[in-house]
Amino acid sequence: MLRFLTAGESHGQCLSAILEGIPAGLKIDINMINQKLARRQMGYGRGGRMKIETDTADILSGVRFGETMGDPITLQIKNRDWENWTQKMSVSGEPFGDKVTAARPGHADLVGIHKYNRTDIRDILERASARETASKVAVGAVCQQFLAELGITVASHVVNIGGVTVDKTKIDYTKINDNTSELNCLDTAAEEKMCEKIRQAMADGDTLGGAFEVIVTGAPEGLGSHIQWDKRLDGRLAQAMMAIQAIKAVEIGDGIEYANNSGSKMHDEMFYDENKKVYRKTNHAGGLEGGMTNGEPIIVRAVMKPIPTLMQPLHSIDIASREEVLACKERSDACAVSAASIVGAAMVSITIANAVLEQFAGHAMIDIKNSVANYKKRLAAQ
Ligand SMILES: Cc1cc2nc3c(=O)[nH]c(=O)nc-3n(C[C@H](O)[C@H](O)[C@H](O)COP(=O)(O)O)c2cc1C
Ligand SMILES: C=C(O[C@@H]1CC(C(=O)O)=C[C@@H](OP(=O)(O)O)[C@H]1O)C(=O)O
Repeated sequence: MLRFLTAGESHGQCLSAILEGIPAGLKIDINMINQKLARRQMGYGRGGRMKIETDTADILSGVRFGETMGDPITLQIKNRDWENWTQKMSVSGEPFGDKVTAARPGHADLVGIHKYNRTDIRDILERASARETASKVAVGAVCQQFLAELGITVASHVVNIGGVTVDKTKIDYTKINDNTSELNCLDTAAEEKMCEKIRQAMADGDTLGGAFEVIVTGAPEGLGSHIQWDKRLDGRLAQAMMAIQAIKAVEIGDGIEYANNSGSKMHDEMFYDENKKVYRKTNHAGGLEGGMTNGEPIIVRAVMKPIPTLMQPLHSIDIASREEVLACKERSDACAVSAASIVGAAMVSITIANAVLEQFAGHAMIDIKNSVANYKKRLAAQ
C-alpha cells in the first residue's frame, strides 16, 4: 500500500512530504521531479509569488545512489519567500504584524478560524493555501516514475478556462506528454483566447476557473474492484481529484454527458479482432467499468472554481470588529487552471500507483514487474 502525508505552511520554511510504499530498486530521476515542479509554476494568470519561487525538491531519505531502498521517501521543497516572512511566521517569537481579519468568500478563512478557534486568518490561510500542491506534485512525480517502469503513462491538459473550451477535433493527443505551452493546452487557437480571457479578468480585478483532463495509458485491465465501495477505482480517483484545492467537480469518461443520452449511444460496444482479442471502438467509459480499469485509456476530468482572492474584493465581514467590509486582497493568482492540471496528473499518478501496488504487492521492483507480466500473460490466454 502507498501512503503519503504533506506538511508545511505557504510562507513557512519549507514544504515536506513523506511517501511510503514505493518498492526498492526504482531509479529516481530528480530532474524529472524538478521539471514537474517547474511546470506547476507556469501559466499565464499566476501571481507575483511565482516570480519569487523556483521550486526544486531535495530528497532527504529513502533513496541511495539514485535508487529507492523501500524506505519512506522524504521530499522537501524550500520556500524562497520565507526570508521575507521570518518574523510573521516565526515558530517561537512574539506575535508580529497585523492580523488578517477580513475573510475571503470561497477561501477557508471564516470557517477555519471558527473551527480552530483562531483570531488571525493567517493561521488558516497558510495551510489552506495551494502552495501545498507543490508537495503533491513532487510525490506524484515519484509515482509517475514508478508507473513508467511498468509502461503506464499519466499526462494532463487544460480543456476550459472561463468558458473558453478546446476544440477536441483539433487536438493531437500524441503531444500530451511533452506539451510545453504556456497554459498546458493542446489547442493553440483556444489557448490564445484563454489568455485573452485571463487578461480581461485581471484588468477587471476578477478571477477565473476552468477544467482539465488527465489521461492514463498502459494501465492493465482490472485495477480497482467492484466488490466494495472503497475499492472502486473511479471513486478513489474522484476523491484524489476533489482533494485538490478549488476542484469542485470530477468526471470519469463522458461524465455529465451520461445524463443527456441513452444507453445505446453511451456504452462502449465490444468486438473481437482476428486474433480473438476483445476491442472497443469507443471509450465513453473513460477506461473504467465496475470500478475497475478495462484496458482502455483512463480519462478523468476536473473542474476548478475561480480563485477566491479578488483584486476587486467581494462583500464580507471582519472577524474582529464584526463589521461588514470588503474581503482582504492578498497577493494572488488570477487563474491557476494550468497549475492545477499538473497537480491533477500527480494525484492520478499516486492513485494509480497505489492500485497497482495493491494488486501486485511486493517490496522489490523486480517482483512487481514479474507479477504484472504473469498477470498479463494470464489475461492474454483467457
Ligand atoms: C494551483 C492553485 C493555485 C491557487 N492559487 C490561489 C491564489 O493565488 N489565491 C487564492 O485565493 N486561491 C488560490 N487557489 C485556490 C484556493 O487554494 C482554494 O480555493 C482554497 O484553499 C479553498 O479551498 P476550496 O476551494 O477547495 O474550498 C489556488 C488553487 C490551486 C489548485
Ligand atoms: C504559492 C503558491 O500558490 C499560492 C496559493 C494561494 C492560495 O490561497 O491557495 C495563494 C497565493 O499565495 P501568496 O499569497 O504567497 O501569493 C498563491 O501564490 C504556489 O502555487 O506555489
